[in-house]
Amino acid sequence: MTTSTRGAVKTPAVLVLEDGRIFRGRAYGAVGETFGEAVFSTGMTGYQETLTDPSYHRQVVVMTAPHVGNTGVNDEDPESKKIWVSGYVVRDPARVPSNWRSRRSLDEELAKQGVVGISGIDTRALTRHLRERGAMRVGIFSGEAVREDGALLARVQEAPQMKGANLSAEVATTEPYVVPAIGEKKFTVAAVDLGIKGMTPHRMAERGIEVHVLPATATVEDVYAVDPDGVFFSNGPGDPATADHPVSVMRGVLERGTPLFGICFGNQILGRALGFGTFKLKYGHRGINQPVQDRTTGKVEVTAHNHGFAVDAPLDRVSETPFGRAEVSHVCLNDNVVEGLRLLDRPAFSVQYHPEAAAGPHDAAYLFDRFVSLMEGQRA
Ligand SMILES: NC(=O)CC[C@H](N)C(=O)O
Repeated sequence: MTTSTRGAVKTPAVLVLEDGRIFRGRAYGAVGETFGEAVFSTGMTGYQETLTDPSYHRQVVVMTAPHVGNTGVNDEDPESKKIWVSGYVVRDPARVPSNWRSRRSLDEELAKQGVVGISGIDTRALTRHLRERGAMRVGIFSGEAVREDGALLARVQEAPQMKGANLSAEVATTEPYVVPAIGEKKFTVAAVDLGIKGMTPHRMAERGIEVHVLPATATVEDVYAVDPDGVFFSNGPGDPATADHPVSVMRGVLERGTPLFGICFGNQILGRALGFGTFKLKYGHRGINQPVQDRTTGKVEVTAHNHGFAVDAPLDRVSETPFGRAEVSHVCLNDNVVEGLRLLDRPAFSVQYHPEAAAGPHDAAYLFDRFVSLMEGQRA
């Protein structure tokens, strides 16, 4: 991820996919070179939240929305302290950002944070390619880096794969911290940070929860040292098949029967803790308008997604697990991918998508209320 100065408008850039397909455009953000897994996001809005979601670590995000950066960059919307995407691909960047909250342009912000991007390429063609061939490794090269043209493909093919990547420790907090309850404090939650987004503890704080955010390396003892009413496992980057430590911590929580909630990576960890497998999706779900059905109520909600892996659990029956009966509670109506799990004999559930909705619709906010109900139920 080398960087130099801000990309001048006409600096040439090239995007090289691991299967040899090439797109030529202009530097956007920092000039230099970068590698990652090429994935596409269909969100029309919310680019700041996307860029700062730690789950995008080591991914090069292609925006299907043709105009990006129109509302500039503000100081309120980031979901973490920095931009995590390893590269950014847009069709047509805003020439003049305009919004009352905007402090600077997206181009400037990407450059300031050393994020190499490319603009002026046919993002529809690139998205169709990824949809047909699957997510794959990619490199973006601009400025001096373009010159070694012939050698670029080999370098992309040497970059690390997302499958098998263990990344939570690279993005999670190293020190515990507390997000105080807003208003009266009703509950304490231990939240294991595997790459948490800022909105998640905020959604809990709004419901009177004091959230103790713990590093990804937290042990069962660390979790119980905060005397939690509930335990939460966050979203995060990488392959859930590598997340052995959080899986064992979650098993410790399930054994004790403490109310448990997981989001995204947290759902995959619950899947594994119950004995289900996980697998890599062809191109994943990323965007803010994915239809999901809550099978307990039959209702369909429009939801925010960012996942490249999924849980392999049966949709048509209740499963017997070491922690009692479990079922698939939510399913994606586009492709029948498992989007949620629920235990029937213990107070534990999780979803594969993003009820904290940053960015995205608020249809799934009720899941935070379900977590609160589980904690209330445990007290009664
Ligand atoms: N947002 C997330 O938590 C993503 C989980 C996991 N890294 C995946 O891609 O499926």
